[in-house]
Amino acid sequence: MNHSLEVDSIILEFGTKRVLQDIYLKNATGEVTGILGRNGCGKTCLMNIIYGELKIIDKSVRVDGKAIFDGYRNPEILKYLPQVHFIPKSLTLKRIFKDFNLSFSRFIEYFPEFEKYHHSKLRKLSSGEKRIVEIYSIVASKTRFCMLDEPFSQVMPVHVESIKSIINKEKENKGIIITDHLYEHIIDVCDQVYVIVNGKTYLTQDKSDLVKLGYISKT
Ligand SMILES: Nc1ncnc2c1ncn2[C@@H]1O[C@H](COP(=O)(O)OP(=O)(O)OP(=O)(O)O)[C@@H](O)[C@H]1O
Repeated sequence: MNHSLEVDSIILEFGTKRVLQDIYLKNATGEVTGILGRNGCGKTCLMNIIYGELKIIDKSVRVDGKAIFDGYRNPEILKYLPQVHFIPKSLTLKRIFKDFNLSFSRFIEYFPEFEKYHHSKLRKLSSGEKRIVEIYSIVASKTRFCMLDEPFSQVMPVHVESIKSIINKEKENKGIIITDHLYEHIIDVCDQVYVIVNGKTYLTQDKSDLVKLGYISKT
């Protein structure tokens, strides 16, 4: 079954500083939606607002037209990969895959070098390796939508390509919202890309819009 996620009517202020004010974002099953924007423009805040962890008065987040307020309480609807590590390091990979109801052997098809870690605790892995386990646990587990905050940045190029393959496969069953400053990969993997400038979202048509909107200097 196909689902849609729509976000608008958001006003985010910190003191006298207005960060977000004219946001519109749409995502649906089968689509990858990218959010780009300069450092500090509000991409992470927007994801936290959609997830419901950053509480604000003015917001409208709708799944299939119905408002959701606390996405984080509904993992069957929405999952979120934050920028920081979030899985307890004391857990083994075996336990993590069990908890997320994921097949370790499918994971190994993408990342064969992780086979040796099946019974290891997460703390034994490098930071980038931990990140791969966390990315996979969010993108591949069952949910209608997932949001990924900088999944490519800490990961080596070969693994970035594997993550993009996983995203392309997983979008068959869910909608995916993603942000990362490795924008070429975002353009490559996304069906539509929004840029946030001065608190407003702009839906882009091609790379030249990223120049016009001041995110990159040349195409
Ligand atoms: N708790 C807070 N208190 C005050 N200001 C905050 C708080 N959280 C975020 N901000 C400000 O809100 C703005 C948006 O931050 P956010 O982290 O969403 O940016 P971003 O687009 O994700 O940036 P980057 O690309 O650097 O990750 C920034 O100016 C930041 O300083």
